[in-house]
Parts: sequence; C-alpha cells; structure tokens
Amino acid sequence: MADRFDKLKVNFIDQDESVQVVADTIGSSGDIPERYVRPEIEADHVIIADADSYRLPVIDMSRLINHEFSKEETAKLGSACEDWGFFQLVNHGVDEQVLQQIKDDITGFFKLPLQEKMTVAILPNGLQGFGHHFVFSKEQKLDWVDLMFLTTRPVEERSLDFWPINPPTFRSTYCLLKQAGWLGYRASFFSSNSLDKYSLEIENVSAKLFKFMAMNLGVDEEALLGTFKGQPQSVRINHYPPCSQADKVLGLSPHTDGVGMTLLLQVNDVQGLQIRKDGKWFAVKNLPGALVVNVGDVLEIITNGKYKSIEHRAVINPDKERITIAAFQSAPLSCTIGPLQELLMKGDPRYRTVDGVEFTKGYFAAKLEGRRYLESLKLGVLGLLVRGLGPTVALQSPQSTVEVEKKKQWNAENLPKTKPHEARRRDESPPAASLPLKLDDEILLRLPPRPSSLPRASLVSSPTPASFHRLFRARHRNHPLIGVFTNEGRYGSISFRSVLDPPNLIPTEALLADSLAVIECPSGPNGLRFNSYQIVLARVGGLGLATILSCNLQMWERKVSSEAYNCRNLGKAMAEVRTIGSLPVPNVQALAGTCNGSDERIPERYIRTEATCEEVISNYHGDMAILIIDLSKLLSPQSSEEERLINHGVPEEVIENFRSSIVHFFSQPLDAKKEYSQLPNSLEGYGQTFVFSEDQKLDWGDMLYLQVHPTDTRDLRFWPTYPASFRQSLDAYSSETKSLALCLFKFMAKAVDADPESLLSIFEDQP
Ligand SMILES: O=C(O)CCC(=O)C(=O)O
Ligand SMILES: [Fe+2]
Repeated sequence: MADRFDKLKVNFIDQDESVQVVADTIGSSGDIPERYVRPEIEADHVIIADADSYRLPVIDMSRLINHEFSKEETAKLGSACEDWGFFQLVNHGVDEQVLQQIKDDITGFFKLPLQEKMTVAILPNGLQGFGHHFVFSKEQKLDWVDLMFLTTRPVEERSLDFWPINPPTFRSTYCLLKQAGWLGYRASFFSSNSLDKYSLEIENVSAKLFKFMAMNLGVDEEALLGTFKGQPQSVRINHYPPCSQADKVLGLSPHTDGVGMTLLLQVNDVQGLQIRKDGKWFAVKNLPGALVVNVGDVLEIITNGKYKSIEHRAVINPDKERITIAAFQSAPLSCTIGPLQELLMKGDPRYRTVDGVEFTKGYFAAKLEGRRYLESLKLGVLGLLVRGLGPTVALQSPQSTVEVEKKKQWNAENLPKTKPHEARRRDESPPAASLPLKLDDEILLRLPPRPSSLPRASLVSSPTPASFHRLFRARHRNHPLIGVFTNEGRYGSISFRSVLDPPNLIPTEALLADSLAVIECPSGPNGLRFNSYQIVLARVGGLGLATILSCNLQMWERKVSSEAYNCRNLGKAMAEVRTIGSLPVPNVQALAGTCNGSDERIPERYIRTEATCEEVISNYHGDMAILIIDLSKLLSPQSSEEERLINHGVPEEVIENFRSSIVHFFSQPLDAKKEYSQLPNSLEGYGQTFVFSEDQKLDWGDMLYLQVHPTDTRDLRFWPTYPASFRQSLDAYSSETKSLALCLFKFMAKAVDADPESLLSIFEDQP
C-alpha cells in the first residue's frame, strides 16, 4: 500500500556504507574518511549545561494534569516553548516496562550483523528502513550515524516490510494461543509489541501536550489536535557509533524538525544532543527518565512564531555508542499548514500557508540545513539572494512598496526588454496571495541551462506558468544533453549516466525518480536520449511544467513497454504521473446548492458561451446512430462483418454491484465525500481533474478519479470505504473492463490488418 511518503519524491542517493562498519574498520587509527570530517565544528563554541541560565526547562506532566498545579505548569510549558523550543518532560507516565522493552529491542537490533540489518534497508529513493537520510550527492559531507526510519501511526500506514523481525519482540505478530480444554490450540491473536506499544504511549503523551499547549496559547483545547488530526507519527532511531576522533565528526547536522513536535528518548545514558541558543551550541544534559521534547517547524508556523523550532544537532562520543529514538508527531499530508486563525486576531500572519505535501517536500529539499526552509516560509522581508545574475538582489514581499520599487528599477536596468503583451501579462497578474515572493520569469530565464543552476533555481521554487517553458525554449534553443538512460541499472531498472563533469554531473540515483517524467526522443538500442533542462524546469516549475511534460511521459512508457525494458520503475513512473495534478476547485455539488438554478449566481468559470451556440442532435436515427457491436459475434468463428457491440460479457452482477456502490458513494453528504478529496498536486481522489490554471473554464461535475491498474499503483487513501462494498466492487469491475478492453484491442488491430497482438503489447501491462 502507498504510504504517506510516496508523494514526496525525495531523491536521496544510496549510501551503502554503514557508519558502524566504518567505525569498526578504522578502529583507533584515526583515519576518518574525508567525507565524515567536519572542520566547521572545531570553531563552534559549546556551552556545557552547568550554568543556571542554560539549564533546559523541566516540565512535569504530573503537575500539568493535576488541577492544583496545572495552571502554573501550563504557563511554564508555554515559556519553555517560546524561549527555548525545547524542554525535558518528567513524570510523563509512559509505562516503565514499555520503555525498557523498546530500549532492549533497539539496542539488540543495532548489535545484529550488518547483513541482517540490511534486510530492512531503505530502498532507492525510499525513506523507510535502515540506512541514511539526506544524502543528495556523492561529494556531500556525511553524518556519523546509521538510522532506522519507520512510519508508526496511523497503524494502517505502517510498511511492515521495513520493520525488523529480529529481535522478535520488536514488531507486532500473530501468536498461537493455547486454550484450555478440548479446543487445544486456537486461532491466532494479535500481540502488539515494543514499537507498537511505545508509539501508542508517545501518541498519548503528545496528545496531552498539544492540549496544554493550546490552553497556553488561549485557543480551543482541541485546536492543535485538530491540525495534527489522526496524529501521524514516525520514528527515527539513531545509532551513533563511537569515533576515536569524535570532535572531527557530527552525528546529525544542524537541523530543525519538519514536524509538529518531537519526543526524544535517550536509549542509553550517553550525551550528545546540542541545541543552538543565542548563536551558541548548548549541550543538553541527560535527565534520567525524562523525554526531551522539542517544538517542530509546523508548530512554529501554526503558533505564528510564538513557539520556536530550534536548531539542534548531535555530536559523537569517543568511546561509547549512543542510541536515541526521535518520535515525530506530524501533521497529515492532506492538511493545510498556516498560522491558526484564532491567533491571527492578535496580529498579522507571519508565515505563508502551504499544504502538507508542499511543506514536507520543501523541508526535505532544504536538506537538513538548519532553519532554511522555515525561514523561506516567513512573510515580510525575506531577502532571498540571487547571485550571479548581475548585482545581488534581495527580493521582498509585495507588502514592501519601497522594495517593489527597487526591484522594478533593477528589472528595468538589467532585464531584457519584453514585448508589450508579455509586460501586460505580468503587470495584470496580481501577486499571488499565498506566494509573497514571486521572482520574475526573466530572472529564471537568465540562469545558464545547466544542472548546476538548480540550487539557485530551487531557492525560488514556485509554480511557474506554462508560458515560462516556451520563453525558456526561445531563449536557450536546444536543451543540452546531460546524459543517457541505459538499462544497466543496479536494480534491473533503467539507469541514468551523466555525460557532464561536476558541477553539472548529476548522480545516477538522484535523477531517476524525477527524470521519469521528462524523457524525450528515444535513440538507439542502448539508451534513451534525454533532454536535460526539462528536469531543471520540472524541479523549478512544479505544477505547470510537469503538466506540459506529461505527453513525454506517455511516450516514454510506450517506449519502455515496446522494447521490453525490465522496468521495475513503472510503479514509480505512475507515482510521478500522480504529481501532475489539478488545482483545487470548489465542489460543484456545493455550488449547485447555492446557485438555485439562477444563472447570475453561477461563477463565471463555469459559464460556457460556446455550449449554447452548438447544434446538438438528440434523436439518433439512420446513419447517425451509434454502431452497436456484439462481442459474442466477434468472438464466434463465423463472425465477420458485424458492426454491433453488445453482449460484452461483463457479468450483470459485477456491473450492478459497482453501479450501486457509486450511487451510494455520491449520495453521501459532501463532507463525507471530501474525506477522499484530491490532494494538491495530485490527480486521484474526489474533485476535478485536469484543472491547470486559475482562469480555465471548469466542468460542471464532481468526479472520483482513481488509478486502478496496475494494482500496485493503487492509492487506497482515495478509495472510499463507504459503501463497504466499494473497493471490492471496483476491483471486480475494473478487472472485467480491463479484460474487455484488451479483447477489443485485438479486434481493432485485426480491423486495420495488423498483428492482433500488436496493440496488446502496448497496452497489456499499462495503467
Ligand atoms: O539523537 C539526538 O540527540 C537528536 C536526534 C534528532 O534530532 C532527530 O532525530 O531529529
Ligand atoms: Fe531533530
């Protein structure tokens, strides 16, 4: 099943090297591989937590929940989140046995031979499992840590393939239950084990904290829990092997957590967490039995900056391994992340509002680089620097008129003169409300058409209008070739080989997932030629460009199937298609309710002047009748000139079941259907597909769009569970109609005198 991270397309490259193995190999020789050496840490001043002014606040859960002390402790909680963004939580109530079991299991897992740990290794471009995160290039400095990352809640989103089966108490299993009496061994029962139990305890603790935080903020008690609906949770289990030259390496680079709140359990009593306060690194002293809690980026945004998401990092001990479990309480990908309305009564929003998918993608793209992504979401003076394009320009939000004037002046002096209609287009379009920072197309156009432009371009990543693609082509003419695709990949898949040198060299794995959407023109048996700049555009432009490129994707898929590439990436390609998404539009059902048949109240976007002047013939007869084809006759050996199609062979019952499921689904109240709403940048779900621009005319219909084949590309989040028969009936209906379509393809090929299998080879395994 697709998990919540499928949509994120994080292009980590494989780092197969286990830090534990590196540590064992170098022993005390001190020959640390260059990639782990971090000269920057020597210069950092670290304060050790003895001075009173630097003692991390301690919050006592037993006081929070005790009427007598609750008010006082809640205020303390609030100050901790405002002043520090971190606190130690004592008396949190997590069961001692659960804590001990998870500690034992995790310690046991990291003691296993590497080979065994690798059975749950993170897959290429994946996130869950054992391995490393945030490795984007072969040159990048590496953290001294092996980690295991798992989605833990909601339970149905777990990918158990990545949950170690050793130690056996780690994951939930079915057990045989010996029953007394004549029944002997009875059916299995479900036993939840250490990680499951721990994750539930943490969910409970965080739910309580969110409530007290809401009280402290003066908003509805449920307001934060509402944003963190369903309390999605994942854990990153960090194993930091000792390093004889600990002061040369970093366990975890400085970062903020891109989540609501993190609860950190120190599995063994080795210190290593440091937080940045007042520009200095401050070492957090372990407090026995406490959980270290910190505010994440999402909570900072939701509280409009009142609570702080603070940079932190992990350092290494020279003699002892260190193990921690960070449990991340996140917001669902389907939610909107922005300052709480209730808080805005007291002031302007200080952050722009983004959806969960955009937020999480942006967080990963910013590569653990401190607060960079969070800062980019701030409204007001942002000072994004674009270098190498003439003078350094600090681009400001539209509110600042002085800066707008400065920008205009700079544009006038430095940018190519545009044609009047282009200038008009730009002037007319108001600044997007949710996008305070809109770089003019021209600036992006001036970037050299090289992959190394990417980092700069990604700084201003925002939906780019389709016209940009045209302008880009006009300016740069041919896209430079940056590499070829071959079928010699490590995983039996298509692999990319760069033909450029650094800094334009793009590592194979880093490119693969993105590139699926942008391949053009096959050439020769060995490879597909690949026009590079489209990748840059796809990354810069997002929605608009990905849309244009969808036809190329189809071309590629055809190529793949007809040349029988061993393509394990088809599923990924489909996931790519999903990112070619529609813009959100209101539900027509809701509009229909408010319009009451009165033309004036129908929004302009739905009014189609062309519809009224076209002639429509409603009575078919004679030549105009739609032909009826009888499949049973086509299939019979005597068949020949028949032109009727009935008796298609799809069982009545299958059709009826599906029909009735659909009727039931659509007859639900709008809110129930909205549970399955399309996510931004996605096609699937309840809503309208193929809406690519704000001014496009809209269809008067709500639809439910689902990917049904191949079955492993199904995203069940969008498959209704009401009526209960829905999923099963769609499954049955889709497999019947698929067989029917394949059968028709055969006859169609025959009808044009082609080999009957020729169309099948294109469509057989196709979506
Ligand atoms: O292990 C630690 O001390 C810090 C872990 C952490 O910050 C994280 O996993 O996000
Ligand atoms: Fe962290």
